[in-house]
Amino acid sequence: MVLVSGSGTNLQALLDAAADDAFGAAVVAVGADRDGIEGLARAERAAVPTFVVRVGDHATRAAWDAALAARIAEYKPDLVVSAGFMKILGPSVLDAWPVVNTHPALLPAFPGAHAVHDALAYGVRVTGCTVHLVDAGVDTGPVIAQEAVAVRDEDDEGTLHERIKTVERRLLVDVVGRLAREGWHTRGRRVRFGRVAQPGDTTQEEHP
Ligand SMILES: Nc1nc2c(c(=O)[nH]1)N[C@@H](CN(C=O)c1ccc(C(=O)N[C@@H](CCC(=O)O)C(=O)O)cc1)CN2
Ligand SMILES: NCC(=O)N[C@@H]1O[C@H](COP(=O)([O-])[O-])[C@@H](O)[C@H]1O
Repeated sequence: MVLVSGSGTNLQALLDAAADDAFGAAVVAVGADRDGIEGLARAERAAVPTFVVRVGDHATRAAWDAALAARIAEYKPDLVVSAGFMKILGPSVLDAWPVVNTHPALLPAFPGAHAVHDALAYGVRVTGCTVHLVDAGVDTGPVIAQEAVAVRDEDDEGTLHERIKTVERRLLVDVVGRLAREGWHTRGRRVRFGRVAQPGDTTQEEHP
């Protein structure tokens, strides 16, 4: 299950990877918080079921979260991937499934909806992308993988974000494939691939 809000190039990378059975995972559905986005069109071209749950169609954010969870539940996913999904998920979703998110910065630096803009404005020389487990906070969940991307003098938000996306599409595919094939467990804030856990670890089955 992949959640999108925009162009969906990370989704496309997952769709392309899932075409090979050796990847170990399939995209069972694509959900969005808005209509008319390229991410939904990418799913439709791949004959993957889609759905839209708009915040504005619900009286409260909690009601939206519950409605989103109900749609996700129809597809019985093992994992939910937030790939450019621009809404904060609530407990109805987070308490039901493990959620992985890709973020265009090296968390904990530059959390939120405008990470690339904020990194440029700050003047960092290195930024990058982070794939992390999602928790109730905003980009505060345990980090699974990160990769650095150098900032060039001539960069604007668009050029830097495109260069970050090139890295994050590869990172996201690698992480999602390994989670599916190898399983995972956590020790405090540290996420490790593999199902073998030691006393005190939290296995993936114990996660939502
Ligand atoms: N509970 C969580 N939900 C989500 C997380 C998360 O870390 N915890 N990550 C986001 C993706 N994301 C950053 O990677 C992110 C996206 C959007 C926002 C945000 O402030 N959204 C606003 C609305 C913005 C808009 O509609 O343009 C909001 O939800 O009110 C912060 C971080 C996926 N979900
Ligand atoms: N804070 C969330 C956030 O900024 N997410 C970012 O949105 C882009 C979506 O690209 P895509 O739609 O082409 O996959 C990605 O770079 C992702 O990291």
